[in-house]
Amino acid sequence: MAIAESELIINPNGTVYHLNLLPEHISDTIITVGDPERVAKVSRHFDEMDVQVAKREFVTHTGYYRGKRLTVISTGMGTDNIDILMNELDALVNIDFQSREENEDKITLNLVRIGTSGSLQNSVPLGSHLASHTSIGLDSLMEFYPLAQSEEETSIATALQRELGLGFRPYCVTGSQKLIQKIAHDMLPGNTLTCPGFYAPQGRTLRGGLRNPNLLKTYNSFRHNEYMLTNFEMETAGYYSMGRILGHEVLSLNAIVADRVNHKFAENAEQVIDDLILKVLDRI
Ligand SMILES: O=P(O)(O)O[C@H]1O[C@H](CO)[C@@H](O)[C@H]1O
Ligand SMILES: O=c1cc[nH]c(=O)[nH]1
Repeated sequence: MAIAESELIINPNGTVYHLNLLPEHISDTIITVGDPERVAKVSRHFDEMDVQVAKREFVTHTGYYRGKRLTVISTGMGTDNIDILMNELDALVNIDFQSREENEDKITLNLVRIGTSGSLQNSVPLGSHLASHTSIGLDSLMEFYPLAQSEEETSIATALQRELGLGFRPYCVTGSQKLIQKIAHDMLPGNTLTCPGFYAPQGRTLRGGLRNPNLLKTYNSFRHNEYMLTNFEMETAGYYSMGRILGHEVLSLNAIVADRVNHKFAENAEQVIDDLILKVLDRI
């Protein structure tokens, strides 16, 4: 059945609503970053560039790196933007924009996020590169999607709900094993908490206060069998859950720039990110 024009919104020039892209504008191998200015920090290594598009926080560059066609795209901050990004990227490859019907043969995208993140454990030092093997979302995005979770994932999420005294159950999802093996085999393995904010949800207070003054301590000490939280940021669980729902491979990589146990921020944050960008480009 054709998808209505109010659901899949196509701009007058044929591009998808927010990303402002045509299907031929993207590769099926995509690097994503939060900061729009980080896009050029990836694409400056390309040998050739054939697409440069910007709308709102979504800046897209597509080109060639050592003969491989790659797309790099920024998302801004938060899982609400990941809802838009993943749906519109999926539409570009799996929906026919003329008939507005799903394509019979589906394309699986390979997505690698290069983000910044704060450490929750002494075992995750400033400057490290951490691969999210799983992610737990404290945001409400998955209250609205039929996300399938394993018994183990549900049991971890239920334990964290109890520990934090939340009125809803967080969601827990794993990343792509295939991409972990290809790109992150030598990076620190971690379990990344995705928070619906940078300040109070990450236990930071400037003048707004905290409803739970023990939040950071609870994140640090949470255990469920062998499972512990290693770091936090604001998007990974959105990626992993939308990837599972839509059938795409997703890996989130974290440049650790803040140490919340010892209250430090990396002096060389840009270098840590640049090193991670080069590692990903070489392996993707
Ligand atoms: O560096 P990026 O990719 O933006 O990621 C992290 O940094 C932002 C907060 O400073 C949030 O988006 C968080 O997830
Ligand atoms: O502490 C941090 C650092 C980067 N990004 C976050 O979301 N939190």
